Amino acid sequence: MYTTIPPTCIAAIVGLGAHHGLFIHGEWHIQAPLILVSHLAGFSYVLLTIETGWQIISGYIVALFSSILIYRLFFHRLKHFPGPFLASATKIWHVCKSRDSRNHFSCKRCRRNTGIFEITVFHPDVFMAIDGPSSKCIKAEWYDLLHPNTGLVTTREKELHRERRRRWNRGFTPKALVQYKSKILAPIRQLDDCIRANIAAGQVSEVSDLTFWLTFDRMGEFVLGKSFDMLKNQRWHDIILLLQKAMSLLGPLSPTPWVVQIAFKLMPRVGVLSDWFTMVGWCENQIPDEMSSESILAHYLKHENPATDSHEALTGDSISAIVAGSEPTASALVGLFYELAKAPAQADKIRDEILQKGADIHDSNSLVRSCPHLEAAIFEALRLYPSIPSAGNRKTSSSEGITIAGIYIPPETTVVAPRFVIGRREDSFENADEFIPERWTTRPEMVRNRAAFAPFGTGSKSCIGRALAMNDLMLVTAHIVYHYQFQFPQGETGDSVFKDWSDNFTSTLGRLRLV
Ligand code: HEM
Repeated sequence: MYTTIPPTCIAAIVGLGAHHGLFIHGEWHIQAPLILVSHLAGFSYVLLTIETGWQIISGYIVALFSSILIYRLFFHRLKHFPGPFLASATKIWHVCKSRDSRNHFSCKRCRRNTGIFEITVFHPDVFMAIDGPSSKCIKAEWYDLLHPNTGLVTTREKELHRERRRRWNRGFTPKALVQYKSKILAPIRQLDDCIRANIAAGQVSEVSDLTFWLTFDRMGEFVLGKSFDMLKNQRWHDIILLLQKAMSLLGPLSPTPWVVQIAFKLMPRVGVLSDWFTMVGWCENQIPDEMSSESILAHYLKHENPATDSHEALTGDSISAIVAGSEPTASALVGLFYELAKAPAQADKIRDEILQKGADIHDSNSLVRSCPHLEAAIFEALRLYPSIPSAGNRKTSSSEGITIAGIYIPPETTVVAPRFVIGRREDSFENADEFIPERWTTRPEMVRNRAAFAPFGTGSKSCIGRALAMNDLMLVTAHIVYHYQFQFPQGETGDSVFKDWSDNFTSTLGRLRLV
C-alpha cells in the first residue's frame, strides 16, 4: 500500500531545504533581485496550474520563514550577545529604527547590538581590531551598494582593493598633492566673494550651503577635472541635488543591503532611484571627456589597466570619490563653525595664533607648523561630528574571528564601530560632549584613550584623502576666522545643526546660518 505525501508537506520540506541547504550559507544580497523574481514567477506558475496552489505556496513560505526565525532566535552563533529581541529576528527592525536617517543616535540610545549576523562594538580598540595590520576583516555587504559599479571605497575583495589603492596612491604622491592642495585657493576666493556679498546686502550666510558648494566644487575639479561651479553660480548643481536625494535612501536602507539591491535592480525608474541613475549616467558621460585634464580620474586613465579599469569601475570611482571627498569635509566645517560660533573665544584664539606666529593663511604647511590650536580645533570638530558617524562596517573572515577587549567575535560576522558613540565616550575623553581643542595641545590629560579617535579610519582601508582633507580644512578655517567674526543670527541658537544631523553613511549636519 502506498500513502502519498500531501503537496503542502513537500512544499514545506522544500522551504526547509532552501533555508538549510542554501540561504543559511554565504551571502545572498546581490542575488536578492533574482531570488525575488524567480520566487514570484514560481508562485504564479503554481497558482495558475495547481488548484491547491495557495496551500503549497503557504506551506513553503511558512516552513522557510519559521526555520529562519527559529534558527536566528535559538541557534545562531551570536545568540549569546545582548541586544533587543526583535533585532535578532529581523533586520527590518533596524530599518524601522533608522527610518529617519538617525542611525548614529539609535546606536547611542541602544548601546547594544542591532542585528543578526552583526555585532556593534563600542570599545575604542575596535578600529585597530577590524582595520589594523593583522586584521583579516573585509568590508561588509553594504559596500556592494554600487554593484556592478565599484569604486575604491566600495571594493570588498582584498586583493582588488589593494591593487586599486596602489593605483590611487600614484595620484596622491607628494608632488601630485602640492598641485592639488593649492587648487582649493580659487574656491576659497569664491566663498569669500559670497560672504562679502551677503554682508554687503545685510543677509545671513547659509553656511551649510556654502560649505557643501565649496567641497563639491573642489571635488568636481579633483575627480573630473571641472568644478560644479556652485559657488560661482550661487546655486546647487542639478546633479548634486540628485545625488543628495539619492543618498538620503542610505540612512534607512543601509541595514538591509538586499533591499537596496532589489530596489536598484527592479525599480530603477521609481522616484529617488531614478534620480540616482540619472546621476550615475551623468558621471559615466563625464569620463571620456576628461582624458586630457589634470583630474585624478584622468591620471587613472593614463595608466589604464583593462583588468581592473572597466567603465563601471571608473564610474564607481568617480561617484564614490566625489561623495567621499565632499560631504565629509563639508560636515566637518559645519560642525567646526557651529562650535566656533558658540565659543567665539576659540575663534579669537585661532586668529591670535595666526597673527602672532605670522602664519601664511594661503599655505597649509605654514599653518601646520605655526598653528597647533587651529589644528586642534579641527580635530575636535572631527571627534564631535564624525563624517562617517555609524557606518564603515567590516566583516570577519570566513575562517577567523577577532577578539576585542577579551570578547571573541566569530567568523563571518559584521562588526559595526559607530564613531559618533565611541568618539564621545567619557572614559576616553574628559567632558566628552564638549568642544575643548586644548585637549589636543596643552591639556593632554583630557584625552584618556587616543584609540577612540579615528576620524579617518585606520590601516589599508583608511581615508586616502586625509592629507588633502586636512589641507582644505586648515586653509578654509584659517581664511574665515582670520577675516571674519561671526555669530548666530538674532534669535537663533544653531541647535538644529546637532538636532537635524542625519546619517546617510556620511554625515549631513542640520542647517547652520551665521552673520
Ligand atoms: C574631513 C574629511 C574626511 C574625512 C573625515 C574622511 C573620512 C574617511 C573615512 C573614515 C574613511 C573610511 C571609510 C570606510 O571605512 O568605508 C574614508 C575613506 C576614503 N576617503 Fe575620506 N574622509 C575625508 C575626506 C576625503 C577626501 C577629501 C577624499 C578625496 C580625495 C577622500 C577619499 C576617500 C576615499 C577614496 C576613501 C576610500 C579608501 C579605501 O577604501 O581605500 N576622503 N574617509
